[in-house]
Amino acid sequence: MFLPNLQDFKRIVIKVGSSLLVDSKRGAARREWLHGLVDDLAELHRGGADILVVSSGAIALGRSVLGLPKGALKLEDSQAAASVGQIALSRIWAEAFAQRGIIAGQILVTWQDTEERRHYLNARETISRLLALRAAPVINENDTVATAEIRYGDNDRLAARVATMASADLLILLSDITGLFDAPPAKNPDAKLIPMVPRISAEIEAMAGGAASELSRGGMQTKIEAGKIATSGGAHMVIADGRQPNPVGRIARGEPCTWFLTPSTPVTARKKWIAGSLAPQGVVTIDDGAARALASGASLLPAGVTAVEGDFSRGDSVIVRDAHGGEVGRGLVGYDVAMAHKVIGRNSRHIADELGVEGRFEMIHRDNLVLAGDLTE
Ligand SMILES: Nc1ncnc2c1ncn2[C@@H]1O[C@H](COP(=O)(O)OP(=O)(O)O)[C@@H](O)[C@H]1O
Ligand SMILES: N[C@@H](CCC(=O)OP(=O)(O)O)C(=O)O
Repeated sequence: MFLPNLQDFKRIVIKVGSSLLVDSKRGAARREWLHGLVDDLAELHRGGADILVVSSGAIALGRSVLGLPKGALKLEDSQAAASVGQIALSRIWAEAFAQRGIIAGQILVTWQDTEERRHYLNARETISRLLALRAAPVINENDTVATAEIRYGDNDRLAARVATMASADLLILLSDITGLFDAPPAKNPDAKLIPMVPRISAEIEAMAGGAASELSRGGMQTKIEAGKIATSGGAHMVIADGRQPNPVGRIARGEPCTWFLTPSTPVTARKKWIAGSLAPQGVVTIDDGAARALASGASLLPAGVTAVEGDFSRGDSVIVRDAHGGEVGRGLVGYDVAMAHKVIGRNSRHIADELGVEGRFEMIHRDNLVLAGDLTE
């Protein structure tokens, strides 16, 4: 049986579905259960792993507080419910983590924050800073401002995007079901659990149905979509039954669940994405000192840049060339072209004085840079 050691993962995203967090009869959060889960997460955190939670439940909690009717909600009602429910949700998580000595930080994201590159860089940097400070980000979709056309709606795909954005190596989807069955189990009592999916094929996709619980959004279909995003981004994914106490401990002990395997690692997947999937929008030329610094693993600072060309925005992909025109690598640029022209050749102190702010001044952060030859090593 495939049983990876959870202690081997360095950065883990745990998605908690609405149907788990909220007791549909009472319309209230299952606090005791959540504390058991946070015990598991605190243990992984003590072992050195970074922990990120993607928590659903704002709408389900808020709708009962506001006394909204059962069934599908109008957009403005779900926005109002999310607004009320999110306050309670973040408080429950923050308290549970604090009792175990971990600081939680709330991040509410919209679809644009994960899909548009300029926003993506901001969200990624905030997550990375929180993790460096050993805090646990608790993330949800910002449903109060998300509109019907451009939103995730379900949190499975959001959690997968968070996992790739944060370069996580494991995504755990806790749900109200043991894992993926070969047919929707609500209608097929003989359906069998699939313990491992080495690759998401059309046959696997055809097994997934929608949600059976009225609190949930995606069902198994969005979990399979999440699996595609996570595994192509270098993270393994596991769908497991969260209904029992200490659900992550149960995965570690090898209780039945479904593993989706990635052929890659987060670093390789990200490098491929930067180097291969994005069309470069400009060229950044650097001096010899900067070329040496990049080769030894540093970020590219504006001081080592001699020229910029093209019409790029912050977050776009650019080609980095040395003084002789050779391609050094590619990366996601930290400035719009107009600002890049102003800061090139300057050291960070000058930039801070000129802009009047302390902050992130890299032209290209090393996490967003792929050197020529990196992918063939
Ligand atoms: N092939 C399948 N295997 C397992 N569950 C399935 C399948 N097809 C549909 N489902 C449904 O998906 C549900 C889990 O998704 P969902 O209700 O969205 O939960 P969550 O709120 O945890 O995201 C299960 O309870 C089940 O009814
Ligand atoms: N962002 C929404 C979550 C939507 C939702 O229920 O998603 P899911 O748990 O994937 O079925 C909320 O907090 O209510």
